[in-house]
Amino acid sequence: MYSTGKLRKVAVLGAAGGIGQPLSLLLKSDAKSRISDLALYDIANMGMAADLAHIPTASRVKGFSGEGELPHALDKADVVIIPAGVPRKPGMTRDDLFNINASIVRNLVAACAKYCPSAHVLIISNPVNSTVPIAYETMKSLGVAQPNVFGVTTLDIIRARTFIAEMKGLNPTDVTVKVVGGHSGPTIVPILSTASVKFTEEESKSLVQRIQYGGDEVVKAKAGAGSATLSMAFAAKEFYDSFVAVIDGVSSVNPVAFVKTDAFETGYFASEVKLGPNGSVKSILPENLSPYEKELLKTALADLAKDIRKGEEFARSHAH
Ligand SMILES: NC(=O)c1ccc[n+]([C@@H]2O[C@H](COP(=O)([O-])OP(=O)(O)OC[C@H]3O[C@@H](n4cnc5c(N)ncnc54)[C@H](O)[C@@H]3O)[C@@H](O)[C@H]2O)c1
Ligand SMILES: O=C(O)C[C@H](O)C(=O)O
Repeated sequence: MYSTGKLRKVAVLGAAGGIGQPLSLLLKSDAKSRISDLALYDIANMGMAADLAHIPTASRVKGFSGEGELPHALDKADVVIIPAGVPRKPGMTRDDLFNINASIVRNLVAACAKYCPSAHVLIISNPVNSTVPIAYETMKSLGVAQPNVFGVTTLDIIRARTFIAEMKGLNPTDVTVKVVGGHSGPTIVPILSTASVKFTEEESKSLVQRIQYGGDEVVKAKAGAGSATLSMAFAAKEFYDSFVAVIDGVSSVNPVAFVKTDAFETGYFASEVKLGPNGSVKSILPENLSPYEKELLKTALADLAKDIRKGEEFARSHAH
């Protein structure tokens, strides 16, 4: 992490949860993270804020509990990170979380539209393929001309790096690879041709399967106690760092996020994003795909379209 650039207020909504706690720890403990204020919000008890506040880094930590305190948590926030919502249990799909998490995300982003309309809003809550359209459309309906909404899909990339390294006996920190599309099963499209190593057809198929269903490995292992939290917190911090580094002009490495884009007929897509002036976001599409990757992409787009429409329709029918 670099040590120049703007000081920011960061709000974490759902901070007392499985992801929220380690993510808050990572944000607080990084002395170079350029965070002036860390506002930690949850509907649950926020005693963890007092705990984190004893860590000797410069950022001020404050806990906010219950809806009445949400406006204070969001006031003057530059970045809002949202891991609020229920996680999966074995046998569930991410879409099974829609009924509960859609309303949670809609209400939280509606508050963002009111109290910090120009903040960058990073959505972790599942199903990301639907919660991001819900967030974007809700903010738009509340008069935010250009909602800065980014779905965090970094976990798929860090898994791909880890699984490739495991297969090929490499150090995962040396592995880079693109993963595009969305964030559930077949909508996750690993572009293995962008990795620094080559794979047989059989290796590619097994890696793609493992990356697409990596979340299920953790849900199964936790046996009803939730889904990925620690690797997700790591992924969110990695995304946050790369994202603010670009905004501050100290990095030209485009972060990958699931965003509103005209580049695909689905209207939303996860790929590298180029962040332009005045909050504009341009998706950079993967090029030179292999026939297998083209096939994966085609399947992904069909599934994505359904998840996205579902989110958009929810936002429209529940407009504030
Ligand atoms: N994008 C990804 O790659 C990714 C990865 C892992 C998990 N997730 C998703 O992240 C979400 C959270 O997972 P978790 O393991 O942290 O769950 P968790 O149940 O441990 O924590 C969720 C927290 O959200 C809080 N919460 C619920 N409703 C709220 C509201 N209206 N306002 C504020 N806070 C509220 C809860 O009190 C709880 O503290 C789930 O939807 C999960 O599927 C996404
Ligand atoms: O699998 C889940 O439900 C959580 C998350 O989306 C993941 O990929 O680990």
